[in-house]
Amino acid sequence: MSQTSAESVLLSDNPPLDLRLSPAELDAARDRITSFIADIVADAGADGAVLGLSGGIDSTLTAHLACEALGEDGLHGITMPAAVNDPDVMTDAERVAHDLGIAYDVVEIQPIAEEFFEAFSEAVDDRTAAGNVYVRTRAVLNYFVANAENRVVLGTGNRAEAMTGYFTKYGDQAVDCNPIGNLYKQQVRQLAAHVGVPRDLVMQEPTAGMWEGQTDADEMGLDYDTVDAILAVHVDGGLSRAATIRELDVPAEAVDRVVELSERSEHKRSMPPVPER
Ligand SMILES: Nc1ncnc2c1ncn2[C@@H]1O[C@H](COP(=O)(O)OP(=O)(O)OC[C@H]2O[C@@H]([n+]3cccc(C(=O)O)c3)[C@H](O)[C@@H]2O)[C@@H](O)[C@H]1O
Ligand SMILES: Nc1ncnc2c1ncn2[C@@H]1O[C@H](COP(=O)(O)OP(=O)(O)OP(=O)(O)O)[C@@H](O)[C@H]1O
Ligand SMILES: [Mg+2]
Repeated sequence: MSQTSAESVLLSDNPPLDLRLSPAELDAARDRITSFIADIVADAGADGAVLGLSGGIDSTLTAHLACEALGEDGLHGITMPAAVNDPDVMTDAERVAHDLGIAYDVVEIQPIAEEFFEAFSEAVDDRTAAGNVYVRTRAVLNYFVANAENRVVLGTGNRAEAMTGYFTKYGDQAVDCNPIGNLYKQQVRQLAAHVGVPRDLVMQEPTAGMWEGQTDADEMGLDYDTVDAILAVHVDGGLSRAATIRELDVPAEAVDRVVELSERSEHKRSMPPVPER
């Protein structure tokens, strides 16, 4: 796949801001992230890493880079389907493991989740609460394997998710490091194409897979190109609200929504607070 053709499909028709990296920057990011993963594993005295494989682009890119860093024997993938997951996406997850040549397991987590649902049956109708049970169950299983095989748990969080709090506290965020944590979503797609991830995986709709039909864009009320742009320019970049609206030509409500998501999720990015001594 040539890089130019991969890049040409990476953005929506008219993104508020083109955050794509240059070829040299992509190579540098790839080197930085693979060294980071190798260092984390070495510093922990671990024998490798484990990660959840969802078929989505964040875990697929992280798996590719981890494989580069650690070799195929260094990575153990776990695909953990629940009843709400699209079977085709779970097949994609297995395809990623197979193409990389890593060891992987498929663990059906619906029976595990059902035990939780039975314990608090009145909570099951809250789809976020129930979906978070799936997410946190995966974290328990990741650490089960990490403990038993002396591995670290690789997170797959990117900058857009981290800053908007679009993750489950002590769920998909319960990890030992986040190798792609400095990349906006647009750049995740771009780097994935750059390292050779098949285009159908690069371009698929992001979903947390917590309930049927869920998509990140529907739930956040914004597409990632818009979230990325507002984060880069306003929340991370420090440009004023008014200048951001002017520069990006986005509605004021979009800027306010991203700021709200970021502020409301501050507690997810810090250690649990304790009172002053
Ligand atoms: N101010 C505060 N200070 C300290 N703690 C506070 C707090 N506000 C809430 N909390 C705690 O946080 C809890 C709520 O946070 P949490 O449990 O995370 O739950 P919540 O943020 O409500 O839900 C998780 C969100 O992340 C999304 N997600 C999850 C997993 C993966 C992905 C993906 O992109 O694939 C997305 C999911 O779709 C949903 O929108 C509360 O129940 C409470 O325990
Ligand atoms: N069914 C699953 N099996 C194994 N791991 C999963 C599953 N669903 C989610 N995960 C883990 O949780 C992480 C967070 O999910 P998230 O949806 O943000 O990322 P993704 O699926 O890799 O990418 P995308 O944003 O494109 O959906 C995944 O990267 C993966 O590590
Ligand atoms: Mg996903």
